[in-house]
Amino acid sequence: MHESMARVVMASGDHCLVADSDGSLNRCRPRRRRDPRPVCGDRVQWSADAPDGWIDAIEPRRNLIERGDFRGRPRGLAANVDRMVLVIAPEPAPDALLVDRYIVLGKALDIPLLLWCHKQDLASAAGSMPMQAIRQRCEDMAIPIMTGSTHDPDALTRLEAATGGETLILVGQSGVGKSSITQALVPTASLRIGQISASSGQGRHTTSETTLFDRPDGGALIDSPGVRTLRLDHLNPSAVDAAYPVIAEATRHCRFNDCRHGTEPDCGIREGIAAGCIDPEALKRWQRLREETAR
Ligand SMILES: Nc1nc2c(ncn2[C@@H]2O[C@H](COP(=O)(O)OP(=O)(O)OP(=O)(O)O)[C@@H](O)[C@H]2O)c(=O)[nH]1
Ligand SMILES: [Zn+2]
Repeated sequence: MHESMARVVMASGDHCLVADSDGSLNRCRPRRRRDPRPVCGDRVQWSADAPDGWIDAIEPRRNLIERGDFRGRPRGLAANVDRMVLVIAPEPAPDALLVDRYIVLGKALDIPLLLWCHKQDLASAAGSMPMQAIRQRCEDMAIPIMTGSTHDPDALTRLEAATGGETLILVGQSGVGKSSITQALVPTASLRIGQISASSGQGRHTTSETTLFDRPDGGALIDSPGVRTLRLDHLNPSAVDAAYPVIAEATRHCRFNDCRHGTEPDCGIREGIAAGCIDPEALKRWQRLREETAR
């Protein structure tokens, strides 16, 4: 039996598509029912068979991005990612909590983030309060920020240069422009989507799955569908704290270890709010994510 190495370009339910070194696609399934499910970006050993090939082994992952579904159960999204590109745009208006969820996820997995502010042609809206607040949030976290649009080739070239050779994952709300960015950075993306749909036998449905494309510069780009829920129940509260350093530090100044930051005396959080160094909206998001991860 011939066994070879390949990269998973799409995983869906019971099957996945792997790309050989020459780019050809093969539909495969895990060999045994209880085998771990491959995810987009995995490197695997597989053997050809009909109608589907078999995944024999998944190479050790450098990282695994999981997101919690609506019940909080973690679902593998992508593996072996070098950078998470968080895409926001004036439209649809950014969701600060969702942005924070991605920041927590990136920090927890130690995957560098980049904030890409898209649709700059809608310029007047680009300076809107929600956009500004998120830019500030990322600046405070030392997350690099870049701006651009699908109609600005120079900006896209800058993104390409800043991330050369890396495996990127584009994440963000539905409609912010992730697929448009993919088309711009990977000129063969449409062709590839056609091949993927044909090979998976799922027709158009496939385009709604997380998909990996090879970039012309040797890196790769993973386009993930926009999500409404990105629960973080599978992470620890300390992962949340890492994304809110000022708030986490302030809690160390509370007199009581179990301070609820309400009416307790000597509360570091209330002092931080009074001093203007804690944003009450950010505090609400921190509390919400702490609760989610504390269960
Ligand atoms: N004004 C403007 N519109 C853009 C730009 N880039 C993309 N769009 C439009 O935004 C809409 C959504 O773009 P997509 O690329 O499909 O967004 P997406 O993030 O992939 O959305 P999902 O696949 O649902 O997650 C489309 O109508 C695009 O034409 C841009 O730079 N400027
Ligand atoms: Zn307190």
